[in-house]
Amino acid sequence: MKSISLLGATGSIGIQTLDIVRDHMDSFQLVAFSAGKNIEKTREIVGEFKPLIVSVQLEKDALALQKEFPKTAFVFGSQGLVEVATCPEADVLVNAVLGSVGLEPTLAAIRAKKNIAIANKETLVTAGHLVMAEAKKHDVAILPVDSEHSALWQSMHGENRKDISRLILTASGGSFRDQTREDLKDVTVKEALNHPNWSMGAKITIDSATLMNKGLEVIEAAVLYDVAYDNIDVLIHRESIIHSMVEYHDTSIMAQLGTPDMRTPIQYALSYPNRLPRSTAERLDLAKIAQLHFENVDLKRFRCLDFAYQAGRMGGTILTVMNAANEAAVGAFLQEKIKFLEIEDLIERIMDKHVNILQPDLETILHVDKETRKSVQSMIK
Ligand SMILES: NC(=O)C1=CN([C@@H]2O[C@H](COP(=O)(O)OP(=O)(O)OC[C@H]3O[C@@H](n4cnc5c(N)ncnc54)[C@H](OP(=O)(O)O)[C@@H]3O)[C@@H](O)[C@H]2O)C=CC1
Ligand SMILES: CC(=O)[C@@H](O)[C@H](O)COP(=O)(O)O
Ligand SMILES: [Mn+2]
Repeated sequence: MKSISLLGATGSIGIQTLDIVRDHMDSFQLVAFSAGKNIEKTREIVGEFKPLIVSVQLEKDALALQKEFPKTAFVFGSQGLVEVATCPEADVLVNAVLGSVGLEPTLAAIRAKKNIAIANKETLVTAGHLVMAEAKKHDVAILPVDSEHSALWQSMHGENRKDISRLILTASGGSFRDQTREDLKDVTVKEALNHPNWSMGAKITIDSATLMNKGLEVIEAAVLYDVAYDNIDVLIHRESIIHSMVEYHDTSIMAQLGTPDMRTPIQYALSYPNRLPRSTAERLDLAKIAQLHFENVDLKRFRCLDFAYQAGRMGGTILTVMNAANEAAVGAFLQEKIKFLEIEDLIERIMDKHVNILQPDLETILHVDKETRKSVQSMIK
């Protein structure tokens, strides 16, 4: 039996993680979780899984829930995330919280010797060097949940990492893949949230439309697998059936395929090195799909991917700046305060004026993250 603490239980990945726990009650149990402001969903999860400890974003919600559920301990805020992440009864932390708020609980969980199943890519982008160094020091595993990184990982099993020549990340192209930049001037939030293949949270769906999601994933891959940026390619693949590929020096390419369903990589991160059945999942029927399509990415059309390669190659606080500017700009777009193309304009302006600091420590990263968000807000108003 594996005991799980889960950050971001009320979100898209969180809810699908709970589906996996429910499907395999003999293998997994939920002992702790965090939510943000969705208190209705929090109530449902507490009622069903009866965890030991739960964190919510606001103190008033924690106090109200504590009265309703006296057997569970309720905590709140950023310290609450740390308490859930380090719950002594948990073996593994599934980090499915949104954004760089996931960084400090991840580091705390590593220090508490928890293995980390990580969906929260912003944490690896903003401070990948700190997370990987801490994981090495405490001998804990960082298990990929993101579909591409799970595919890369599975395509490396049994291979010698020194034989890798290239990682090939596939990208659906997002909601506007068939539109020109001219077409993007007045697109709405509703249109941007209409992803062709995946049902996901709002922020990552917008990132997918700008291809910042793929940019974050290129950095995530470089961090997780220590591959140089020149050897990480992105390939548009409309169907999202091949989740990513690894090319070896002998020109062989290993790939992982499946229907677009995040529960499969979530489950694999939890069951590794074993594989459990997925009785409710749709099987891949390649004859029915018949054709798979591939095309190269135009970095002038998808400028956010270009920013991510630039930031990744530079390293240092520019990664934090790019990530925080993107989080703030996407938030503003979702609130209809800026237009879609302004997301990349804001990120570019903020990155251009940043004076980069290499090998930043945690304090520097947290400071730069905060200042960047303030700068974005001042540019919007
Ligand atoms: N969705 C997907 O298919 C995939 C997602 N990912 C990554 O996984 C992560 C989560 O994505 P997704 O599930 O789509 O996101 P969602 O927006 O659906 O869920 C985010 C979760 O984080 C919580 N949350 C948000 N902000 C805070 C905060 N400040 N403090 C505490 N909790 C907070 C939300 O709580 P509440 O709703 O209660 O307010 C919710 O539980 C992201 O990093 C994303 O890039 C990676 C691969 C695929
Ligand atoms: C499901 C998942 O892992 C997402 O990160 C997905 O990759 C988004 O799709 P695209 O970024 O390829 O549009
Ligand atoms: Mn992904």
